[in-house]
Amino acid sequence: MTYETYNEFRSDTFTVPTKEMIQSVLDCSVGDSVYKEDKDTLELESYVAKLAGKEAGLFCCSGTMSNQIALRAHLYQPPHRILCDYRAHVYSHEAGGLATLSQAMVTPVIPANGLYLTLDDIIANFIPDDGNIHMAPTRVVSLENTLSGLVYPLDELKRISHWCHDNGVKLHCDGARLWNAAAEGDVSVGEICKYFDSVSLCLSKTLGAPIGSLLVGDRAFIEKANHFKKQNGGGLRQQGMLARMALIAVKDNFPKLKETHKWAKEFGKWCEENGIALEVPVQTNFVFIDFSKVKLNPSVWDESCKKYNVRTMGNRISFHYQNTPDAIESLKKALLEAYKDSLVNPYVRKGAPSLYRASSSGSDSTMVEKEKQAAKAI
Ligand SMILES: Cc1ncc(COP(=O)(O)O)c(C=O)c1O
Ligand SMILES: C[C@H](O)[C@H](N)C(=O)O
Repeated sequence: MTYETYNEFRSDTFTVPTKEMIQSVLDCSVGDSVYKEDKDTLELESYVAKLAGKEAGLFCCSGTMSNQIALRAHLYQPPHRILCDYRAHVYSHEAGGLATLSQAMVTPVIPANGLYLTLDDIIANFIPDDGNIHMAPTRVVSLENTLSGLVYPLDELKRISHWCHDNGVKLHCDGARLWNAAAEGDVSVGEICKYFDSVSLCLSKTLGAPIGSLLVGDRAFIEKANHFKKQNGGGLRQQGMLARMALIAVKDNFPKLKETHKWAKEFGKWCEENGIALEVPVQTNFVFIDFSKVKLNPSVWDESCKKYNVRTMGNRISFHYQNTPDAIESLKKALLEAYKDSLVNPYVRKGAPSLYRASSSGSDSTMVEKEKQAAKAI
């Protein structure tokens, strides 16, 4: 059964493996990866670690696993704390893993510039280990690149990295879409990763592998992270088939990312030309509609998406290499129709701002119902 992704704008997590990836499985290696005996896995880990300029890599079944075991491996005995952006996936969308696996306090920081954390933001929210027994000291800073599709400025990464390392603080990067940052910035993956002690690189999103993420760092760190990976059920056995497909995704699809950024930027420009306000500038594959200004009714947005046969989720429009120009034109029609309705019937959202909350066609329509019920309840 084929699953159409040409009209999929909910997330780049919906990208599907190509026929070539699936056929490559016929020749994949086999071996128990828990004992590091699968050649394709070892090749993938070494290839990506080399790209990142790190000593070692670890194939993980998901970005959540990769992030959470990385942050745990940087920490020792509580009380301890992780500082991150208030929108960070490790804090907002990983089911509270920082509290359970790491027993960590979190300082979620709103960037003063509204775009990305600067060193000044970090210093202003940093809790030193100065013996004050009221506090949980900050041990790790976790950044995300890209975050909301925004590319982290390298000069800021450099400042943050130097300060963290001068102050004994570890620096992790949730690089689920670091590939997009590298492609957009015309820099190597290694040029970005060199500022971090660890980086989680997703393979199953913008690159289109079916499953997995690659955690990179120095060898001792990766060994420790592997320990936490096994502890949490991530010790996959015959994973060569997954590694083989992921390696194809890295090699074949990384070069395609800049084209998806072009589509997203053109779509963002079209939005602004039609009066549809955006939350942040469009720099890579995401367009965030500003729902505080664009008062789309979730049901109307959902209906117009169904009418034009496109799938969206909340206020984020996600582009990926499997989209088509026709589908993007249909997306414009769906959005324009819903936007025109909102000018006459503005929808006032209540409650916490919803990051990626579904209000779209297809399997997400139940989420629309939940959103409507929640709005009534407030
Ligand atoms: C920025 C970011 N980090 C981490 C993840 C977690 O990846 P996964 O869904 O594979 O657990 C995601 C999810 O797509 C993400 O968007
Ligand atoms: C939020 C969700 O977990 C996924 N990371 C996405 O970007 O769609």
